[in-house]
Amino acid sequence: MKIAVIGTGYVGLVTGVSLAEIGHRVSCIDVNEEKVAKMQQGISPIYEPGLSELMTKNINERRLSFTSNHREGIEQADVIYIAVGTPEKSDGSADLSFVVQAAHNIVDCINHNVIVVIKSTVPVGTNDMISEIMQCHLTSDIEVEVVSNPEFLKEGSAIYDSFHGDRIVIGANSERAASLIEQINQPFQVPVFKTDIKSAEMIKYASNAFLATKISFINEISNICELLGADIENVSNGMGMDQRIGSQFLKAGIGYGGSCFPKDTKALIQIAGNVEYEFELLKGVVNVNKKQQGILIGKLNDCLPNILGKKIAVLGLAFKPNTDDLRESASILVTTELIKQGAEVVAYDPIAMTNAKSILDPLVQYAVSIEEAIENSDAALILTDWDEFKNVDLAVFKKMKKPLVIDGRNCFSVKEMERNGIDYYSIGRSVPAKIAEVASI
Ligand SMILES: NC(=O)C1=CN([C@@H]2O[C@H](COP(=O)(O)OP(=O)(O)OC[C@H]3O[C@@H](n4cnc5c(N)ncnc54)[C@H](O)[C@@H]3O)[C@@H](O)[C@H]2O)C=CC1
Ligand SMILES: O=C(O)[C@H]1O[C@H](OP(=O)(O)OP(=O)(O)OC[C@H]2O[C@@H](n3ccc(=O)[nH]c3=O)[C@H](O)[C@@H]2O)[C@H](O)[C@@H](O)[C@@H]1O
Repeated sequence: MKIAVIGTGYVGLVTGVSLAEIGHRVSCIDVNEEKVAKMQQGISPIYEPGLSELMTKNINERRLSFTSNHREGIEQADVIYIAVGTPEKSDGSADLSFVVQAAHNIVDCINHNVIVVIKSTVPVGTNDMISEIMQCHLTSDIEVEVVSNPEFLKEGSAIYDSFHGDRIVIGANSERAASLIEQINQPFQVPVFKTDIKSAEMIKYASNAFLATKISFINEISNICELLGADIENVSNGMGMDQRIGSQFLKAGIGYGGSCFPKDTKALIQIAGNVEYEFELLKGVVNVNKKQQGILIGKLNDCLPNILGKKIAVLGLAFKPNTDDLRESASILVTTELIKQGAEVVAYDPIAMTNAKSILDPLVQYAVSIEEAIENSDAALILTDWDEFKNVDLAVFKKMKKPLVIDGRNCFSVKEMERNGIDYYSIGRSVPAKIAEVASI
């Protein structure tokens, strides 16, 4: 099958590469010419395990190509995927301008019947709206059918997720279109769930909102655990053994970040609001997350009430491990607050520092290793659970002025840290001595 993919962010690129890998001829289109030039040489614009290798392989085997010319990419395609961004607008709703623009790009270039697949996460009703826009601009002899096919991949394991997903959701108005998209995806051997278009659109938002709810729920439980002296790791493990609850997304920490949970939860609140439904639970989830992202600053201030001029090491900047993505990462809030309080901030991340330099406060300094970041520092804050941090030789913390580690991702065992003489505070596990003192006054 000849497929065009419009937009080569995470979703467009991974979709294009994966479809090529299962044998389709894929042309990926992006308006960003610089990015296209890189991808044509097999260079991935994003860090994603396994992606560059698959790109190069499929380019060499002539199944995958890149262009910034819509006509060139779309002209021959039987199926066109739209995978452009749907960022958050200032009121929290989804900005659909890129999706609408992509629809115009399609009508400007096609002169044959096509199926348009919307991969982007879009509010309920958007597929119908895009279908209408295209029908309005096309002559009556050309038929376009729009199919909703939301994406569920996770950054950091995107390629794995494409080939081992839990389900592929296909929302269509006709069995013919649904079957064609099912057939395209058949080599992935992932279970397919076919439904109507609006339900498919809602499945995407509801899934992200539910996962975000699990995270905010466990984070609130972790805060209560701290006050009561229970251990959140034991609590999560014990809860997760109940198959009705499930063990995933019960890891307490400094809240969820990334390009999707923050924006999609807020968009769903708006989607509900548009039909005059107040989504109270989800509003709580968003508020809890906002507070949780700042929790390490509170812990640091409890230990070191005045950080003016103190060297604070920040370990981990990406919103999760195995990605260089900083979108909505807690590192943005944490480093901004540290700088505001007058600290000297030295950050280290195995992969995300190049991106960080254009996003974080210019006063943030960057180290080339954990050792360099923590040397002579007054405190180290851990924001991302990279394996490199989890596997570090604990002796490294002796390089600090006095080992003080505040861990937002529970990377270490409390006992092990104690045995190594490290003053260690984490999430939902230990009652920080200073807080306990205050509570008992
Ligand atoms: N990032 C992720 O892990 C996931 C994202 N999604 C959803 O997928 C959609 C895409 O997300 P990302 O890949 O992160 O987007 P992104 O914003 O990182 O990338 C979008 C790309 O589309 C290009 N573009 C915009 N308009 C274009 C046009 N008219 N023609 C050609 N190229 C155009 C941009 O230059 C950019 O390279 C969003 O709706 C997002 O919510 C869904 C699942 C996972
Ligand atoms: O729509 C999307 O874009 C994607 O959003 C998430 O994927 P992603 O944001 O890449 O990463 P996650 O692994 O879900 O992590 C999101 C955030 O939640 C945090 N998290 C995750 C799990 C957990 O137990 N605890 C926790 O704090 C992570 O640290 C991270 O900051 C969903 O997991 C994907 O299914 C979805 O396709």
